[in-house]
Amino acid sequence: MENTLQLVRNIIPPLSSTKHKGQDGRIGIVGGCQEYTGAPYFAAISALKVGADLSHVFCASTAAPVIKAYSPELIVHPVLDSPGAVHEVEKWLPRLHALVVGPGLGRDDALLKNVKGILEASKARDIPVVIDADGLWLVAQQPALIQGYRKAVLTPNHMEFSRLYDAVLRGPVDSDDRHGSLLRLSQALGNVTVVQKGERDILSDGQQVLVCSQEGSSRRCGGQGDLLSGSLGVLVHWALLAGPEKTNGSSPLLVAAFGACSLTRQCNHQAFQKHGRSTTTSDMIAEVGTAFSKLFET
Ligand SMILES: NC(=O)C1=CN([C@@H]2O[C@H](COP(=O)(O)OP(=O)(O)OC[C@H]3O[C@@H](n4cnc5c(N)ncnc54)[C@H](O)[C@@H]3O)[C@@H](O)[C@H]2O)[C@@H](O)CC1
Ligand SMILES: Nc1ncnc2c1ncn2[C@@H]1O[C@H](COP(=O)(O)OP(=O)(O)OP(=O)(O)O)[C@@H](O)[C@H]1O
Ligand SMILES: [Mg+2]
Repeated sequence: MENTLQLVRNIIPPLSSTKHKGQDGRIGIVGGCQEYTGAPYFAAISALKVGADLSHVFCASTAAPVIKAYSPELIVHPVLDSPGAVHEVEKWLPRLHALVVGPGLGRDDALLKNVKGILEASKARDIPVVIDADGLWLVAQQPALIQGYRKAVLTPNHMEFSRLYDAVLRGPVDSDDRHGSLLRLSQALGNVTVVQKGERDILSDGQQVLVCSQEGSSRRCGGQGDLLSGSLGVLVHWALLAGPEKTNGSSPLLVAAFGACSLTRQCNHQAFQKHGRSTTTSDMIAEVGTAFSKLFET
């Protein structure tokens, strides 16, 4: 654990007075619909709290005013349900370092069709993508969308992992062999990085398997996965910028994922110390700064 945490420390860019706004990360979140406005907010604000300079949310039009009202820090584009959605997002892609696709996206067919186009446009530009929540629902329907794309990281929870595994490997997960199941899924997807969240998070790029058992808590409020995927958007950008020489031969994406898992669990731990059973994801987000310092700036 400690060795991998050191690799995470190696990819974190130094704060410097000579940098301009945007250099430490411009992250896009694709998600947010009529039902779910919290999830894209959690992901986008977490990206900022970890250290990105700008956080954009591309969401359905009904979700936009709600998300804007949560926070003046976010740039919110009400485009996902418009006929020109792909073009509208594509215009921004040259200015984005990473996309997080799925938090609060929902499963509406028209929206998912647009997101498919956005994913294809992102791949064409070689932009790293973190795929979470309903983005994983889309990938389970059409695994070819990310097949072999080495700049993708998937962050399934228990259910999302089973669904994906079943879709790709055409059989149920062997629950007695989590490592083997994870390796098989990553390999079948062409070595796409997969983070299986749970009591312990297990992560693989189809070659190496890492386990993150950073102490969290027994509190499982909704939104913790959104904190993870938003943080990971920034860390993926930083890791790719740093390159494999800073990660000692390990995959930069795997190191980034380990960082995001450790951070999320540490936030959960700290928030639980203060709030116990009443802990919510907002309480965890308030801990990002101190959790980050404790883990990565020691
Ligand atoms: N405030 C918000 O707006 C939130 C919105 N959310 C959104 O809600 C949508 C659906 O997400 P879900 O995560 O519910 O996805 P699913 O609809 O696939 O459901 C996952 C299910 O798996 C179950 N599960 C999780 N871990 C498990 C485990 N270890 N063992 C057994 N069952 C387990 C959960 O209880 C849940 O019922 C997504 O768009 C997501 O982003 C969530 O992110 C939560 C917060
Ligand atoms: N049993 C557990 N013990 C400790 N930590 C856990 C446990 N289950 C999940 N976590 C942690 O909680 C975080 C989110 O994982 P979870 O499985 O809740 O995601 P999710 O279902 O996608 O969340 P969300 O509600 O945001 O969609 C991860 O960092 C994971 O390590
Ligand atoms: Mg989730």
